[in-house]
Parts: sequence; C-alpha cells; structure tokens
Amino acid sequence: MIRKAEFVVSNTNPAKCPKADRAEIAFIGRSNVGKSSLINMLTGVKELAKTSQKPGKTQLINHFMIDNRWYMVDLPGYGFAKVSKDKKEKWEVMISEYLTKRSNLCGVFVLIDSRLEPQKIDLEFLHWCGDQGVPFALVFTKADKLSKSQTDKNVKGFLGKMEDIFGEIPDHFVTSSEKSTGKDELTSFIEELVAEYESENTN
Ligand SMILES: Nc1nc2c(ncn2[C@@H]2O[C@H](COP(=O)(O)OP(=O)(O)OP(=O)(O)O)[C@@H](O)[C@H]2O)c(=O)[nH]1
Ligand SMILES: [Mg+2]
Repeated sequence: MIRKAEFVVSNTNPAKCPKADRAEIAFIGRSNVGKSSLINMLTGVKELAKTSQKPGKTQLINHFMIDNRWYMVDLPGYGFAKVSKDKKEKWEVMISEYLTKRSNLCGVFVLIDSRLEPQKIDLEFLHWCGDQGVPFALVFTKADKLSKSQTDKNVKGFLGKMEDIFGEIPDHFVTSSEKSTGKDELTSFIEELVAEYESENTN
C-alpha cells in the first residue's frame, strides 16, 4: 500500500534526475493513454500528476517520492501526431537515455489502451524495449470504457502479438483509473520489484 506521495522534480535531461540511490518505477506509453491518471490512482493523490483530455500534457521526466522510499516516474507519451520533427527527436533522445541509462530503474510499465487493436507504434516501442533489455511489463488502461468481454478480447489479442514477438507473454495488468480496477494487483507487483531491488542493493 502506498501511504505518501510527493512531487520531487521535473527534468528534460536524464542526467539531472535525482540521485539514483533508491528503487525507481516508470510509466510510459502513447500520449493520452492514461499514464498520469494511473499514477494518481495508484497513489490516491488526485492531482499529483497533471492530466488532460488533450494528448501531450506531460512533457518532462517527473519524479515522485513514494513513502520516502522509492521513486515513481511519469514520462511524456509518444505518438502524438501534432508534434514537430525536432520535438519528436528530442523526446526520443531523452527517453532512450533515461530508459537505458537510469541505473536504479527496476520496472518500466508500458501502458496500452485496452480499447484498441494492437497499434504499430506500441509494438515498435516494445520491440525496442526488448532489444535494449529494458525490463517492462504491460498495463492495459481505460478498462471501464468497454464491456469486460470486449476488453478481454483486446487484451488477449495484444498478448498474442507479444507471444509472436518475444516467444513469451510479459507480466500484464488490466486497469481503470476511473474505477481503480487493478490497483491492488499492480501495487503488489511494484512493491515486489522495489523489495527485490532493495535486497540486491543494500550492503
Ligand atoms: N474513462 C477513463 N478515462 C481515463 C482513464 N485513464 C485516463 N483517462 C482519461 O484519458 C485522458 C488522458 O489521461 P492522462 O492521464 O493525462 O494521459 P497521459 O498518458 O498522461 O497523457 P500525456 O501526458 O499527454 O502523454 C484524460 O482525459 C483522462 O481522464 C481511465 O482509466 N478511464
Ligand atoms: Mg501525462
């Protein structure tokens, strides 16, 4: 259970992020998929991470301190059409630096809109994570928007693609930030990652 969550700092430069002296978990995915909303749902702090109906709200690497113990990170989304080429390239450098070099990163959650068929951009991004050895799990979002059977069908379809690409099905969670669906399962999983990191990184 998360008891306390506080904003720490926003950055464009991964090298300027807080000292990597504790476990860190990050959320990424397409613009508007619900990353910031998920952070607010998991922490129980309504406006901790800024959300918007318009894609492209989160622009920076945002660190939040959880229970004075570990960091939760909100990242800007990919795939927002109205972004200049220059900005897109800057995003790619910033995010790839962050995801591949952040030494205390013990879990990256790639958010997938549970309403949609598998999207090329998500599959490409996951391919890249696999190639780079980024430790990811999947979070399907907005499960309140469709019927359970439709959501299940989409999730199953996406996991089938994962099996085709990776030969195995990654850890995954079905969530709704509106209804707090999946909160306990995802929180427990994150807490396990944090505990594992701590047991490997204490002297
Ligand atoms: N119905 C429903 N709406 C959601 C859910 N999660 C997010 N939303 C809505 O989706 C929109 C985008 O949510 P954000 O959390 O800002 O998305 P984001 O991924 O952080 O977007 P960027 O910061 O632009 O990359 C907002 O209007 C949210 O209210 C959910 O679980 N259910
Ligand atoms: Mg956001």
